[in-house]
Parts: sequence; structure tokens; C-alpha cells
Amino acid sequence: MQPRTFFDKVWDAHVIADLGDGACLLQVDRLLLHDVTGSVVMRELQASGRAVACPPQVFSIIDHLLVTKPQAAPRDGWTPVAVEMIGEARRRARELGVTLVDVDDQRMGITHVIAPELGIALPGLTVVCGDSHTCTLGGIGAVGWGIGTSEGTHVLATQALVESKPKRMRVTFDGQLGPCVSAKDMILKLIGTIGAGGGAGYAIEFAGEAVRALSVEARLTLCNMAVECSAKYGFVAPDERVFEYLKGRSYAPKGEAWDAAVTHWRSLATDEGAIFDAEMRIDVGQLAPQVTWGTSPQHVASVRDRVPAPAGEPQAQALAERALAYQQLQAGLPLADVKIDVAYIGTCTNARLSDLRLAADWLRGKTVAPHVTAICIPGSAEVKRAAEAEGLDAVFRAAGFEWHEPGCGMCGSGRGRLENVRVISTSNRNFENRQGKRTRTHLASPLTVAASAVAGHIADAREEGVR
Ligand SMILES: CC(C)[C@H](C(=O)O)[C@@H](O)C(=O)O
Ligand code: SF4
Repeated sequence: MQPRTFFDKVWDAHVIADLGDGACLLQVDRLLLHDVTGSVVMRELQASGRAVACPPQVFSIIDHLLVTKPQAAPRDGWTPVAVEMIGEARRRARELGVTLVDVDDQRMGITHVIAPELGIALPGLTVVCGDSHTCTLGGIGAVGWGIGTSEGTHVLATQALVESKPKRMRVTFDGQLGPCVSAKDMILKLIGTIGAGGGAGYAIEFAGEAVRALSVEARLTLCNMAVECSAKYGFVAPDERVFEYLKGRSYAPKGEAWDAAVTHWRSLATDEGAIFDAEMRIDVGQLAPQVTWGTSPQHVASVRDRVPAPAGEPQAQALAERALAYQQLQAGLPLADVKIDVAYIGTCTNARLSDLRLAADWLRGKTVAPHVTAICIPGSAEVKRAAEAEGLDAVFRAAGFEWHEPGCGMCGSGRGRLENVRVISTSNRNFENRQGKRTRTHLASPLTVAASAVAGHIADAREEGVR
């Protein structure tokens, strides 16, 4: 048999019918529904009079519309839309008999954080959700991707989906990361190199020494932003580190089924000599912490660089000019001179326990600059409990951070509580108005956000020589 890539193996195992022209009817192993798009999917299914094909494979999770700021009563501050959509996600999930992870459930949290945490997503499975960051699940060796609501309804009714096979790209990260440099910096560097459209039409396998060395949580960060270079899928072939991470998780197989699963998972790695349609290599040995200056994730530079002058193709140049105007920045300004108003640690990109530990270790004994509002939103109830058990909440609070309840929070503009401020954020999108009206977002790693919160401006965590 021809050597195959990880993606080919998973794809081939899920083909129900080859429809020609590269399109296939694929078996879908898990459908995740959330309060924004999932409630619409369930509404459409019920309106059409169809039934759910396989309820145990469907999970309805409430995360997007939650108010995360600690409140007096559980529903304080919910917008009428949130009340309606959350109510719908809850009610329809119960009517349809799919698993509901409700707001007060001890398993609750951001979909892409809890799916690996609970073992809902597993290596070699196909997982879909009406959410572009479903690629995150590639971090544990699942093939996850974002779908539209009508596709979601189709999956709910059939547990299958028509999908066109993408081309395969391998991105190999060589070398070893230096101190204070992380998976977030790797993915930002890649997007800066290939551009926000550079992965269009591809499924990206992340490989190489630097990827193998990443923890499972860091791999989830890496894969989370594959979609920010327009790749619908991003993944790391699963290895022993992943199996160890998954062992004992609620929905992971147990006993003999576990042993059989691990044997199967071990066979999924890309074969020696398998061919990719495109190859890309990045050496991370000299990689510095990265931060975005503009309104596209491709507008990225090293923390010690200056804001670049618009350059390149006319379209890219026009985009950069507009970005500078929106961000209220001048080309040539050192990024370290950019003063920030808000420091934000959270989201499906960087709100896992290891992210919070890194930031808290940095913050211990330090104080956030007086003009900065600093916010930490754990990615799930489990992350929050574990962080509190280690006393990380106390470290964040003592440094001057707000310590929130889990959820998507102020990642997108839906909750609209940030306005006309400059935010350094661990999230994944820096589009105009993304975090609220006229918010100017700079994407960075948790350590860079922590260091910037203390400095009051974009800062290089390496400068203090810690870690
Ligand atoms: C609401 C949802 C469809 C959306 C997405 O697809 O990514 C959201 O999660 C986001 O990050 O903007
Ligand atoms: S945390 Fe942000 S990027 Fe992630 S799913 Fe929620 S809104 Fe989307």
C-alpha cells in the first residue's frame, strides 16, 4: 500500500461513498452544537420534522453568550438574545435527547476546551461544529472542522456529511523554542509567513521536533488558529503524550476498549515517505514572542520590532494602511511603545490550565499597571477548579486581574462590554470591532499578555530574564 498521511488515513476510514470530483459522503463521529449556531441547527431539524440520527454522538454546549463576570445572580447581564438562544439550546437539546452541557453543569466551558477535556473528541475521529475553531481538536489528533448551519442540520439528521477532500500541507517546525516562546508564537509566525489566505484549500499537518515537544494543551493552541490562515483543518498526528492525556477522561474508552483504541491510534501517524501537496518549514530556534499590530492575524511581528510600513501586493498594502488607521498606529513605532488599556487572558486559544499557570507564574509578586484593566477567563469549569486548587486565582487577583467564570467572554463582540480600547489578548482574531466597538486588538501569548499587563504597554516577557 502507498504510504499515507494521517489525514488520508482518517479520511479514508470515514468515506461512506465517493461522489466523484473529490467529493465524498463522510461518516461524522461527533456533532457539537453551541448556543449561537447549535440552537439554529436544532430548530431547523425540528421544523423539518426529521429525527436525530444518533443522539449519543451529539453534544449541545452553552458557551458563547454567557456573561463571565462574577455576578450576584446567575443570569444577571444576559441580553434578551442570550436568554432566548441559551434557552433554546437547552430546551431543544432535551427534546431531541442529545447530551446537554448546561451553564450550571460542572463540565461546562468553551466547546473546544471541553471536547478534549472530556474525551468527547478522540484521535482519528471526525468532529464537526458550527464554529470555525473546531480545528482546535486537531491538537489531540481528531479531524475537526467548522460547518454551516444547514450542514449541521444534515449531520444531526444523518450523522454524515458531503465534504470535498482538501489538499495536504505539512508544516514542519524544527528546533527548540527559547524561553518565554510558545505555541501561540509558532502559529502567529506561520500566519505571518504564509498570510491569512495561505492555507486555503489545505488540511495542515503540524509536524517536527518543536511540535512533538509541545504539551497536548499547547498543540490545541497551535491547531486552534489553523483557520486563521484559512485552513479548515489543522492537526498533529496523535502520539503517546495524547494517549496519556486522554486516559481516564469521561468519554474516553475504558478497559479493553481503551487498549484496542490505543493500538488503532498508534497506526494513524503519517507513514514515512507519504507525499504532501505542499511543504513548509520554520525553524523556531530564534523565534521571538510574536504580537499582531494590525487587523488581520497576518499582521504580525516580533515584540521587539517596529510597526512595519505597508508593503507588498497592492491589496495587502491597502489592507495594512487601513489597519494602521484603524489601530491608530504609525509605521516605525516600536511595538514596545504601544500603550494598552486592557489585558485579556482567555478563549479557546489560550485558556487552559497550562496557559493560566504560565501567566500566573509570571505575575506572582507583580502588579498590573494602574491604567490597565486585566481580565482572566478560564476556558472551562474544570480549568477554573484546577487553577483555584493551585491558588492561581489568588495570584491573578493579587496582581490586579479580574477572575471570571468560564465562557467565550469578550473574545467576540457579542457580549459588547469592551468599547474603544486597546486590548492585548490571547484570543485568535484581531478583526475590526471584534472584541467590541472600535476595540483595537493585539494578539499574543499568555506570557506576553501578562508581561504587557504589568508594563502597561506591549512587552517582551524575556526582558526580565525569568523562565
Ligand atoms: C459564533 C461562531 C460561529 C464563531 C466562529 O465560527 O468562530 C465564533 O466562535 C467566533 O469565534 O467568532
Ligand atoms: S472563545 Fe472566541 S474564538 Fe473560541 S469559540 Fe468562543 S467566540 Fe469563538
